[in-house]
Amino acid sequence: MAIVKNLSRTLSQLLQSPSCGCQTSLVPVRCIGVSPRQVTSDANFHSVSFSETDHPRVLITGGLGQLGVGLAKLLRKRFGKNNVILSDIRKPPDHVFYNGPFIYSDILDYKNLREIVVNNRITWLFHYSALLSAVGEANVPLARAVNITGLHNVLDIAAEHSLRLFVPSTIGAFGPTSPRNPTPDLCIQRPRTIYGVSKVHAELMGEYYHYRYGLDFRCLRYPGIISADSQPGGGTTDYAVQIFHDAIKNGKFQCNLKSDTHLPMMYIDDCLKATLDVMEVPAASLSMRTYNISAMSFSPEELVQEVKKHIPELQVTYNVDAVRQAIADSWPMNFDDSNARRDWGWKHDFDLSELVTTMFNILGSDSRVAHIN
Ligand SMILES: NC(=O)c1ccc[n+]([C@@H]2O[C@H](COP(=O)([O-])OP(=O)(O)OC[C@H]3O[C@@H](n4cnc5c(N)ncnc54)[C@H](O)[C@@H]3O)[C@@H](O)[C@H]2O)c1
Ligand SMILES: C[C@@H](O)[C@H](N)C(=O)O
Repeated sequence: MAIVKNLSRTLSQLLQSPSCGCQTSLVPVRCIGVSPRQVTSDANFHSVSFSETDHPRVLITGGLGQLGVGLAKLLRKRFGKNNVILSDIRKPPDHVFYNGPFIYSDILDYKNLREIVVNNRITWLFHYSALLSAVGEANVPLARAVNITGLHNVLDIAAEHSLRLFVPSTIGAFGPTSPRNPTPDLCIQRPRTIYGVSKVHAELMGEYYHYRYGLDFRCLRYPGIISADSQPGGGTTDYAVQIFHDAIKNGKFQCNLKSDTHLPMMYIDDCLKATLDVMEVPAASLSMRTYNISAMSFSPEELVQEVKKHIPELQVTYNVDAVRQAIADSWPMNFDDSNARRDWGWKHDFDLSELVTTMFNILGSDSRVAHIN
């Protein structure tokens, strides 16, 4: 009975206090003990307070997708190879497996994830596992499980073990009733995909855990990311990655969006730089916990023009996919990222022409010539 009274007194004090991180950090989650899977003694034993002079111990979930391998490379350069663990449910290719620690981790397996965090004394977690927009619509139950239930596991473990947690959100967290040109950080968010709904949920849950339990949650809304690291993973913006592979392979590209569909896009190096920057910035500089970041906006026809500067013989046809087109038509055309630029100095380096040149440099224009001839 006394415990219940204490708990309700703590709760009412908490709910009356202003909603800023500094107030709630005085009442960390392990003291109030109401996190669903909290085991007090365990949490005290394993809680790691990250000292700024130490390197963080990093875990990346869903690390074998388009973005995770590049992130691991960047973080290993900065924090040391063995301080960054990549994880996924898929088998890693040789070049990933032999390049640093890799571990199997299914984010739906709460106990396994917790064991990995505890045994490896993880202090920072980058949560990349997800089903993207187009594949999410093709399998809503799986997308709901991975993107929502998986996130709950990650949030609880991060709160229990005092991790700094990064969760990427997306332009897909906005919908047809959001302002589209430009889209500010704070506005109506009524997405019409399970992917978008799950990402709004992630933003809100992360911010709630921050204010409620003092979780150091940090989130960036990424535009469509263009990367040469791996094959596209089922997103609506993936045409802008596929075009490079197809142009190099056979000089032909079939686009699944209308030629004039404008979407915010970014080269992967800018995306990863922003991700590391926002994780390193002192908490006092963050006036918000979820920020838009932006670099450029282009349509398929604008990208094709730029690609043709490198492969003039490229043949392009349009075969619009109704699901992807409806998604794209409900997303921002331009992103307003002025808060990120003001608060922590975000600045992109790559524009469209640099992005295209860099993609061809990496994917190799020589193999293109060999193929076409
Ligand atoms: N790529 C983009 O353009 C883009 C844009 C905005 C936001 N994001 C976000 O960035 C993150 C990474 O994106 P990406 O493009 O690398 O995605 P991706 O689809 O290429 O990779 C996602 C990874 O998650 C893994 N995964 C699926 N189910 C899992 C489970 N149960 N447990 C563990 N891992 C699981 C998959 O095996 C895959 O390797 C995602 O959260 C995505 O929403 C990406
Ligand atoms: C935009 C982003 O979240 C992802 N590339 C998708 O299209 O689903």
